[in-house]
Amino acid sequence: MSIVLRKVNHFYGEQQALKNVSIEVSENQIVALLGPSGCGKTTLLRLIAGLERLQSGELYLQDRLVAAPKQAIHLAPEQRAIGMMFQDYALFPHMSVRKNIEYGLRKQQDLVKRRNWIEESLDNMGMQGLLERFPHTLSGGQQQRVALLRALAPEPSTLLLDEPFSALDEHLRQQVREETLDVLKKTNTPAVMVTHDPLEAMFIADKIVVMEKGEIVQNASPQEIYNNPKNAFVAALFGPSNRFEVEVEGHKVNTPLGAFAAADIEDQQMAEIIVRAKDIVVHQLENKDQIEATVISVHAMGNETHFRLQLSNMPERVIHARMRDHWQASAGTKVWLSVDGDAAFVFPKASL
Ligand SMILES: Nc1ncnc2c1ncn2[C@@H]1O[C@H](COP(=O)(O)OP(=O)(O)OP(=O)(O)O)[C@@H](O)[C@H]1O
Repeated sequence: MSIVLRKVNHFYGEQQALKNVSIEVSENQIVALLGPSGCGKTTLLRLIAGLERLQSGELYLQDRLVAAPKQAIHLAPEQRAIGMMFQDYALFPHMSVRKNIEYGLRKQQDLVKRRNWIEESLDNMGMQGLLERFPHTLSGGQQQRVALLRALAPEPSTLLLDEPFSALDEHLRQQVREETLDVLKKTNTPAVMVTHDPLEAMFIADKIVVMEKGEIVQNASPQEIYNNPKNAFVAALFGPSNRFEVEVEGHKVNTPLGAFAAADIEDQQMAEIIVRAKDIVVHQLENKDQIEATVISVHAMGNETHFRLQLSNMPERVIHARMRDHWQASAGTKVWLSVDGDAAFVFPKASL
């Protein structure tokens, strides 16, 4: 195992930032920590790096116990063979690209090996010719690539990445994300990456750890998390969705978008229901068996059309629907909606 973290609680003063968190990262695995701002992602990363002291539990890196407060063990960050890359990339501004990467290679005594590594890596990323440039003369994407190489140069046993692409625009993000993924896989470097972007997590990770309020909500493959979310929070992560709260009756929930099974929930209990926008089908032809709605607005999203709709049976709520087809409809147009009986995710309402 590359990382094993067991039963970690972490407090900042009175405030608990992590609650009984355990994770495992195996060799060659890329794990994404996904969750909203303040849920404890960075704290978890800093604990693994040794920048923050473990207050409880234990941490193994490469099967070696590196932190365990009960046994008074705390290895310093530089003794953990961990590489780090944070969102502001923090290249040294007064050093050239070569010097910046060489800094990561400072323990490599063989100068020829050092030079070859740098030149080969830059070549692989299509950045030949940038060796003597200074960081401020590089684009954001180029700086990010240099930071990645600097972090990987010492061949760390694991790489920690904290929102590494968040400063880049969408196009560059995708490109640098792909390159990073390729480099990690090619060098067999396991990694833990913090992100608050569910699609980024799906794209890059073998396993996603979803966190909410300091706790792990779900820890599974991207496909499993998407298809079998553990609760309403996870179900609503991936794209726009509609949420309802209703009481269970006869092991069913009756929502404005139709009735759905609630087999595992007791009658009279409150349930949370998530219907993803992409699971609502919008029809132009009147159909009395379907749900009547009025178009508030239509948004062309490239290969999809996003609808904001008002249901005749619940006019106070805006409903979101997404269709693959191209649609043009003006505000006020009547439409009819259908939703598959198994398209809804139904959960017992979380008690506070
Ligand atoms: N040094 C600190 N002192 C006090 N509280 C802190 C400290 N660092 C973090 N916190 C608090 O701990 C909680 C978790 O913070 P953390 O930075 O780990 O969250 P995060 O999920 O990484 O958030 P973001 O996505 O905004 O970076 C937050 O409520 C934060 O305010």
